[in-house]
Amino acid sequence: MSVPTTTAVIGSGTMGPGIAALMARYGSTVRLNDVSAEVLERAAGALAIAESVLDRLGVPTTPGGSVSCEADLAAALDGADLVIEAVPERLDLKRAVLAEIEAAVRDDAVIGTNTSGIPVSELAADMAHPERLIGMHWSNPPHVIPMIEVIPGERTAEGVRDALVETVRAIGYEAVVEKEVPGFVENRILYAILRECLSLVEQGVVSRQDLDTCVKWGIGYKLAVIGPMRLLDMAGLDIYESVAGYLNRELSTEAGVSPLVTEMTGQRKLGMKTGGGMYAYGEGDVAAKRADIIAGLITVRRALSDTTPV
Ligand SMILES: NC(=O)C1=CN([C@@H]2O[C@H](COP(=O)(O)OP(=O)(O)OC[C@H]3O[C@@H](n4cnc5c(N)ncnc54)[C@H](O)[C@@H]3O)[C@@H](O)[C@H]2O)C=CC1
Ligand SMILES: Cc1ncc(C(=O)O)c(C(=O)O)c1O
Repeated sequence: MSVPTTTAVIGSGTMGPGIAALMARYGSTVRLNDVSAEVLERAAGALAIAESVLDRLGVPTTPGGSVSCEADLAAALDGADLVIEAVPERLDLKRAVLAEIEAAVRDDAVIGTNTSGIPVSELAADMAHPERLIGMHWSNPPHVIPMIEVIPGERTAEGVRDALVETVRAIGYEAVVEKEVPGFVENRILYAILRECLSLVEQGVVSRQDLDTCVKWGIGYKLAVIGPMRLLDMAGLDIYESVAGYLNRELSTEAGVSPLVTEMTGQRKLGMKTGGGMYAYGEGDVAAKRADIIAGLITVRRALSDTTPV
């Protein structure tokens, strides 16, 4: 399977519209489904924004692609070659949705789950055809970040893995194929960083703003260009050995969720989507900040495309 003729995207929240817009850009007929009528009504706006971002990125349009919103799951799945599940990150919900999907979908369809890190084998435990399910982990915003983790579960068919890798490459993205571990690779690394960041802010070592500045320039910029493995070579493995020898034992090993986060989620302060989180956002600030972030990501993606591969 290269670009699927028909794609069903199940769940139209933060991730669904960007995924749908990108698949359509490459010529797929996409059906975007959600249980919430209100969410599906808002999807047109999110799709239009994603399309304008794809224009700014210079992603060419393949004729024949389209996105339609479809409230009926069976109709959304009808004839789909690829199904991308993007419902909330809850094992029970995802299992129930996957059961509905596999009961309605074509026998040879590939079912990709955009779970952030629930092992695919756990999601597939009750499936009649677990060989069709595979991890397809996009990074947010999915129409901008050109890499997808591909994670076969214990029972995923090799042909399904190969077909999905082909699809990821056909939409111009890097495919990173991994063995299954909780969190996969990207979120294991991201969450190790976030745990330490939250711990430093909680201890009052640094302000939120200064922490963001330090990570942006001291870590993010550098790692974006060279990657951690080559960074070790650039710094010198002897230096890493000396520093890790005294530093690793000092780093956060917190097994639970940071109290700084649980306090805010308890007050429904969820970040940009509720207008407040680690930072406060006044009227109009969220839209301006989102536009800023997209502009920055577009600029940096262009610049990184001109650097040599890691
Ligand atoms: N938000 C992020 O940065 C990223 C999220 N993910 C993962 O992608 C998945 C979706 O995440 P978000 O888009 O952020 O979630 P979200 O909560 O923004 O959107 C999920 C959507 O699924 C819908 N939904 C719930 N039950 C459904 C059902 N039975 N059938 C159809 N639609 C249903 C909800 O109404 C909602 O609109 C999660 O597994 C998440 O962990 C992966 C990469 C990044
Ligand atoms: C905080 C956070 N958590 C999960 C993910 C994900 O990739 O699943 C992301 C992301 O940026 O994509 C994220 O920022």
